[in-house]
Amino acid sequence: STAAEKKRWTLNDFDIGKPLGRGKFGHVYFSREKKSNHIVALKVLFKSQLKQSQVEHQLRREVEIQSHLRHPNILRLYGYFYDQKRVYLILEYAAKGELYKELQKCKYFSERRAATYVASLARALIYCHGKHVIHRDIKPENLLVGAQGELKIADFGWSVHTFNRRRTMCGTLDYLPPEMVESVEHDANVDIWSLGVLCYEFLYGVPPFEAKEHSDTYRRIIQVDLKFPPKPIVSSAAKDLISQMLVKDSSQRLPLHKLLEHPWIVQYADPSG
Ligand SMILES: O=C(O)Cn1ncc2ncnc(NCCc3cnc(NC(=O)Nc4cccc(Cl)c4)s3)c21
Repeated sequence: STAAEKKRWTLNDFDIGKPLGRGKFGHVYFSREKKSNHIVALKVLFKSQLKQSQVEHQLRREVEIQSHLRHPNILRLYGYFYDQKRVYLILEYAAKGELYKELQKCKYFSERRAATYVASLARALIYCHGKHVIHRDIKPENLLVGAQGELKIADFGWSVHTFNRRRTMCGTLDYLPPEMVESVEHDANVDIWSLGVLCYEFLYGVPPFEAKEHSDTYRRIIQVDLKFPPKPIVSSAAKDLISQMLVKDSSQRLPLHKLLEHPWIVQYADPSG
């Protein structure tokens, strides 16, 4: 690990700039480390809220997991520090912000853009799974965009080392695969399901199992009630890929390395990523 991990940081080491966003547990600020002039995003979390929501162990696990991850499509967590009331996460700054805002703005993405994002995410997940880390919370809200338009997976607050698989329910319903909705044992294949849900949402602008009531979303997920709307027009190659990822039996889902060889990815994804 680099010097950044070892140093004892304090708030005085940073110039704090504009707020970038408001999360449930606190705000994120555009910031600059004074000595190096390095731009970072500083996430400020209130200890009181962490304690109240009993997520301290999750936060510790995230910092531990993230300190070992180095990948162009994974947002870096350089380090953390705390004071009396707050915990501060020192994060890589993603200059183009949150992907879901971009998705809301243009409703849905072109096949080229969707395939390029899906390929980047698959490479990042292959890297994570290679280190026995599953993210478990892949959704547009946890995806950020770097200065060159590259995708960054953020917020490993729900990730785990697969040695100690958890049964805790986590994240929004839309992205949960059947085995997590039925809260049975789950493995790295949960991220393949979520990537399939994400690919569908990139192309259609809505997640595949969306429903008014939670109970309806549950049922649609467990039954894999997958339908492709007539509009927008989407290639059959894309539908084929999504259908191979949204499979109830997690062992039958298309493995991530096979995804990178799928005709839709080969045809549409930008090799630059
Ligand atoms: O600020 C925005 O809304 C958008 N934005 N725009 C640009 C930008 N550049 C970098 N980061 C941003 N946001 C922070 C992304 C995160 C990364 N890692 C996290 N981890 C976490 O929150 N963990 C955590 C919290 C509370 C409890 C527990 Cl258990 C775990 S949040 C940015």
